Amino acid sequence: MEIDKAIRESDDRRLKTKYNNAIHVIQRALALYSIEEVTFSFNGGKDSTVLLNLLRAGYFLHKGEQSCPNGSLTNFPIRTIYFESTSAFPEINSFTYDTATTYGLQLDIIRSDFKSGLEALLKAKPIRAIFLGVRIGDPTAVGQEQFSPSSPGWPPFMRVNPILDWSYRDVWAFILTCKVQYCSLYDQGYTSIGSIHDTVPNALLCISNASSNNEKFKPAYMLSDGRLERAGRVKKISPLVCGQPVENGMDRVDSNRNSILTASAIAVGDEILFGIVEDQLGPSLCKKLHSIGWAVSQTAVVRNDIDSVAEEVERQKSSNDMVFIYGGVGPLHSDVTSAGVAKAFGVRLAPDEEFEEYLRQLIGDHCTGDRNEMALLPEGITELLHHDKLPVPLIKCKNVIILAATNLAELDKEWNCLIELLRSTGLSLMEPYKSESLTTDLSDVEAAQPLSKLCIEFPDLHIGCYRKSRQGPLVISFQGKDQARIEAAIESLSKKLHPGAFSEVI
Ligand SMILES: Cc1cc2nc3c(=O)[nH]c(=O)nc-3n(C[C@H](O)[C@H](O)[C@H](O)COP(=O)(O)O)c2cc1C
Ligand SMILES: Nc1ncnc2c1ncn2[C@@H]1O[C@H](COP(=O)(O)OP(=O)(O)OP(=O)(O)O)[C@@H](O)[C@H]1O
Ligand SMILES: [Mg+2]
Repeated sequence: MEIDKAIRESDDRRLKTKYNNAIHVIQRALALYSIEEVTFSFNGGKDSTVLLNLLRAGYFLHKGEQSCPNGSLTNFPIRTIYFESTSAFPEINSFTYDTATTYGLQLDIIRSDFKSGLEALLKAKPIRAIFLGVRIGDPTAVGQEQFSPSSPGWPPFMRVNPILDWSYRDVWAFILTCKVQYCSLYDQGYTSIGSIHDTVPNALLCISNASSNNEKFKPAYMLSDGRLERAGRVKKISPLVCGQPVENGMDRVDSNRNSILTASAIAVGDEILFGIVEDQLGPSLCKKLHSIGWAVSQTAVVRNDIDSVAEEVERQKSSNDMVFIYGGVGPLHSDVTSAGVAKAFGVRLAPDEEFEEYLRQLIGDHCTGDRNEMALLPEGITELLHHDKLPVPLIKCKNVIILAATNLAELDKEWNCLIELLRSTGLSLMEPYKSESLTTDLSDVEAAQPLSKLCIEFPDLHIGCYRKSRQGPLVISFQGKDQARIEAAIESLSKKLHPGAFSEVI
């Protein structure tokens, strides 16, 4: 069988893994359901073209060579459905019809919407499972597995997604390796095809031609960065850097310029708890947050353990506008931060094609395509915050930001990028906190009463006291957003006690 042969002869290890996994899913489905009970949802797009050829190979391998003399498969026995729409590209329509002829597909054309079309189909035929070319990263893939029952409200059937974990690169590697025919639109710069109303060629493939007005495009397989597959789809643009608007956190900053926003920081690290290393990022993060006017409600250190991370994140995300978490980020056994964040939000970890592409550009092409080697991030809640100065984007899951920094220099860099990203969205940051400190040789007993009165007089300030040693001077610190109020508080305290009782800490 030509597809199976082409893959076996290829030396692309990753493609072989992806192929074998997809064939396994197809074979399990063909073992579970009879051929009359399955159908293939084909629309002429690249993903469904890949799936068609995988199904041809999978059916061939399932049946064994006896039923397909000469190793060829002329008639494809899996019923195929196509939802034809008046807004489909004519090239898509003709490719779909031509492909049906080439491969002997029994094509059922459905001209109603997906749901009612499927309802009618399931009434008329004994169909129990439908093969789809859905891939993770497709907006509709969230929450889906390779076998996913149809959603509530939809007629009951099993959605079978053999190429769920394939990336854009994998799709083209398969098409080119197996020399499969595909719709001509992909040679004209289209990289993902919806309807004529929402799809244009991908501008990233445009070959600029200054001498004429004729725009030309490179073929879809030339798009080296699979993250940009949908750049040719007309998008509903969110005004924020953060993609989907969230109800809390930095998105609210502007309207809350004078209100208090709180953040917390979680360090993940057994070595901090063992006392082997000292957490330096927490204190630095606190200073940085105060410098943009955020109050820090808590810092915590947790073990490298999914449940410990999840419990802490769950607690802090609901009581803070933003939570910063660092440590435990990467592919090692102890790197559980993403899994903990996913658990705190009740979602699973799923391969993130966009993040994988960043990692690939960073570490090269060495991954074999096994699921566990892919960049796994909390599904459906992750936004990647890109900045040119960062090799990989910052990860934001609702109001939790996962920092990859492992030292102060890296934290400075990530922080500066984060602030720039926020500024570029037109959001101003909060009024920063100002801080003044005094020292006094007064005893605690002498200082206690005037300080209590001062706190009542200046409820808008944070007035704190600490000692560096029992015998040494008492340090009194003032934090607030209004410098004049801090100065008024210092003056008021001086009046309450004899002049010269205090000296300012510079
Ligand atoms: C065969 C088939 C089965 C589908 N099953 C479901 C389903 O179970 N649940 C669901 O929400 N959408 C289902 N859909 C709809 C798709 O998830 C998705 O909404 C559609 O492909 C997006 O097309 P659009 O971009 O034109 O809206 C199904 C679509 C097809 C073709
Ligand atoms: N009109 C349709 N008729 C039949 N199946 C469809 C239709 N639209 C979508 N599907 C199914 O949903 C899958 C996902 O659609 P999607 O648009 O993401 O992929 P594609 O069309 O195959 O490729 P591309 O991403 O390049 O458009 C398809 O592979 C196909 O199985
Ligand atoms: Mg499509």
